Amino acid sequence: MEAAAAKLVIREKITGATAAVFAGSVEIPEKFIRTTEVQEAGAVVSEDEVFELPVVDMAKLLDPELSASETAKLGSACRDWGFFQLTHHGVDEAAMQQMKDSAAQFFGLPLESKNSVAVRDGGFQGFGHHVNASSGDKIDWAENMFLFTEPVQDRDMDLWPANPPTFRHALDSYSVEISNLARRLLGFMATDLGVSQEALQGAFFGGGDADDDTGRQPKQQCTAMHYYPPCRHPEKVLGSLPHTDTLGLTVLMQVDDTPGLQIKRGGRWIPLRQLLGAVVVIVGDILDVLTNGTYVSVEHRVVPDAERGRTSVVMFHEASVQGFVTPLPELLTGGEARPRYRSIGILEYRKGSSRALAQGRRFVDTLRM
Ligand SMILES: O=C(O)CCC(=O)C(=O)O
Ligand SMILES: [Fe+2]
Repeated sequence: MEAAAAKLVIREKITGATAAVFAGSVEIPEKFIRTTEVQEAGAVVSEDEVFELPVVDMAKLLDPELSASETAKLGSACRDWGFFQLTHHGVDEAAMQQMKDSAAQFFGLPLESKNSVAVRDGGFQGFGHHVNASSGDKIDWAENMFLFTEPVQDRDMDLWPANPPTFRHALDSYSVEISNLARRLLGFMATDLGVSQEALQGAFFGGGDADDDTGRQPKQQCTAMHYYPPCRHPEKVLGSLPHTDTLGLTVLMQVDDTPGLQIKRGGRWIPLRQLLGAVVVIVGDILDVLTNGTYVSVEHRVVPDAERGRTSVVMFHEASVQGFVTPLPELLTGGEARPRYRSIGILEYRKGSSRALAQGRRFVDTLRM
């Protein structure tokens, strides 16, 4: 029983049989079929229905004349939607392109090559796929690669692909670029929230010690790369189950222009088309807690495309205050004194949130007061 309970989130090695299914079998095996979940989760808004999806422009955030109004726009996106697309983000173009190329080339390799960095038994990092034990061991229609990128001492270099040869350098450079972007964005979020930049940035960046909220290294950055193969029956499978991101701040880059990511709003799914050159910024559960519920983490999922594969590179940033997931103390003084979430130690949070995710629940809901 104990062992079964612990076995909730599983990543598994991708077998030749699964690779053959992804490569275009007409019949979809039962273990991939999610028809009920797809239907029960709500209607998809048609692409031609007009929606004002939030777009924030970093060039405006940095322009002294436009910064205040653009910061307000960023704030309302985080409060009302839980995500936005960011244009003119300033991420080094060469680093971005090398990361896109390396990810696409990696997923394009034969299975045996990819399996040289396969997830180990009971492990989390490496190449594999998600198996959801709580829904009868169903498998997501996706291949994914998970790697801890920060702090540097947490990197498991044995699982960083040596092929394509650009991969390691690309991930290392892109990781630094996205850390810098995250820090900059958090500065504008702090302004919008009326808290000090040190408080919000310090929750995400530290000196490597959980109690040291002053350094420049991200406390934890985890990178996911996903490849969603095309599926002839996209209504029957899911590339990623509906979820909110359990860490603090997510920066998502799409490698191609295949649709697939959908955001939940008002009980319906809104397909998101990434703007050319933009990145998608998503509020995660920990940022929801830090802001005492002012910013909302948003539910999203991925539906594969019938004709084209889709590849994405996603970086998640963890945050804590003196080792606790808790509303920022600055927000609890003065007017809004009532905490909406109880505090929890970061290790307990990690355990609880991954277990809840595997059961299709949101752990943060259990922290609400
Ligand atoms: O691939 C995507 O666009 C979304 C992936 C995602 O939601 C995640 O990795 O948490
Ligand atoms: Fe996500």
